[in-house]
Amino acid sequence: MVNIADSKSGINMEITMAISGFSPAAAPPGTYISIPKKKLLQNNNLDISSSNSRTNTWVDSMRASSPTRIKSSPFSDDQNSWMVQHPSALNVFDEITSASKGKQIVMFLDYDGTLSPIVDDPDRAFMSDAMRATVRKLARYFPTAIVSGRCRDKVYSFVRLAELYYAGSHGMDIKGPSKGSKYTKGSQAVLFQPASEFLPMIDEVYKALLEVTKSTPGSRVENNKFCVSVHFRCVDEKRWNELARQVGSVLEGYPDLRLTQGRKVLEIRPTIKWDKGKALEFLLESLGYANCTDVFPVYIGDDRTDEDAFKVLRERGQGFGILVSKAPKETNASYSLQEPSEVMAFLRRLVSWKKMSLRRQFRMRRRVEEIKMSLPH
Ligand SMILES: O=P(O)(O)OC[C@H]1O[C@H](O[C@H]2O[C@H](CO)[C@@H](O)[C@H](O)[C@H]2O)[C@H](O)[C@@H](O)[C@@H]1O
Repeated sequence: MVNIADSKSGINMEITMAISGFSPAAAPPGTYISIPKKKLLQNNNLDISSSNSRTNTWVDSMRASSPTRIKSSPFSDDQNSWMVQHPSALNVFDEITSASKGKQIVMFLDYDGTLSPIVDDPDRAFMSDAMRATVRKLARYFPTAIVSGRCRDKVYSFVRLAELYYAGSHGMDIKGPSKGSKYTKGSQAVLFQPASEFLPMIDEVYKALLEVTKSTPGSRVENNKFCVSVHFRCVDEKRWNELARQVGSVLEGYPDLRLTQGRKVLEIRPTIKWDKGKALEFLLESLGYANCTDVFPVYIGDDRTDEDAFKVLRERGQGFGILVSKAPKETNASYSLQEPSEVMAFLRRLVSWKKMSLRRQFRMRRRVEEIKMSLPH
């Protein structure tokens, strides 16, 4: 185990032997690596100061519901042109697989809204058995990671597949497969927690938010270990202003925290330069694909927080993102799927395609052997 600690900033990271390629883990066991706080902290670009205008901005954003949504009616011109720019991954399946030719596909899957349908009660966002079986098969053919805003243990309790990588708390809590996977070498596992110094603060904020939002019916506070979610899906819209004020009153005392928004949820997290995009890069490095041209990452997600990962893929010019959405949204993803059932159909096709191409390769190799054997020595 490599213990990475910066005594000045108090930032601690524990890495249980990263797989390969990731530079901090290359340090000899037991050594300490200093990570300047400046490198990890970023400017809090969201206004969490106390003011009415701040509350109004939040409420406007909450009203937009899925904040990156472009207003349009079904089958409007907007929708049609959006679908041209972001075609269904099912319709262009052959295009996608031929782009991946000769490269290792690595799969990244968001959880809520991608593998499980959105429901009112976050504790009941179960994944179907059919989806679990599909993801299990997928992981046999491709390294697969679940990247979620949820606490890692919670998302694991829903997915229950030990052969996957998990990046919980928006990528701030990464763990490799606990069950043998052909993509891990020996018993090496990976654990990366870049925000561990924030644990006591997050816990404190969670408790304060629980207390202050008690008077708002329908609100729900979820402790996601390195971040906190305040749900407003079941709060009457007339009370969103009140809820935003309550959250703001708590955050005032915590300049090292920032606020982002997901689907009917306010998310409070540390102001470190770490997100789902960074988690994707970390996982690719851990898998040994740091500077490789022969890797093809595919990230499927439905939320604004998934945009960080879509953006990384665009910038790297590698693989692509698939946005799960029924409505047009501003996105860095290249393709779209409408809902989790389409995600499952896409994953199944990917598995069938891979099986077929492996069989084809096997037949070709056997044929070559037969020809070689039939040649006079
Ligand atoms: O990154 P994700 O895996 O998509 O996690 C993002 C948030 O997902 C959960 O909330 C969302 O799903 C709930 C259940 O369907 C729904 O009730 C809620 O309105 C959605 O925002 C999770 O509960 C949050 O903690 C995650 O941050």
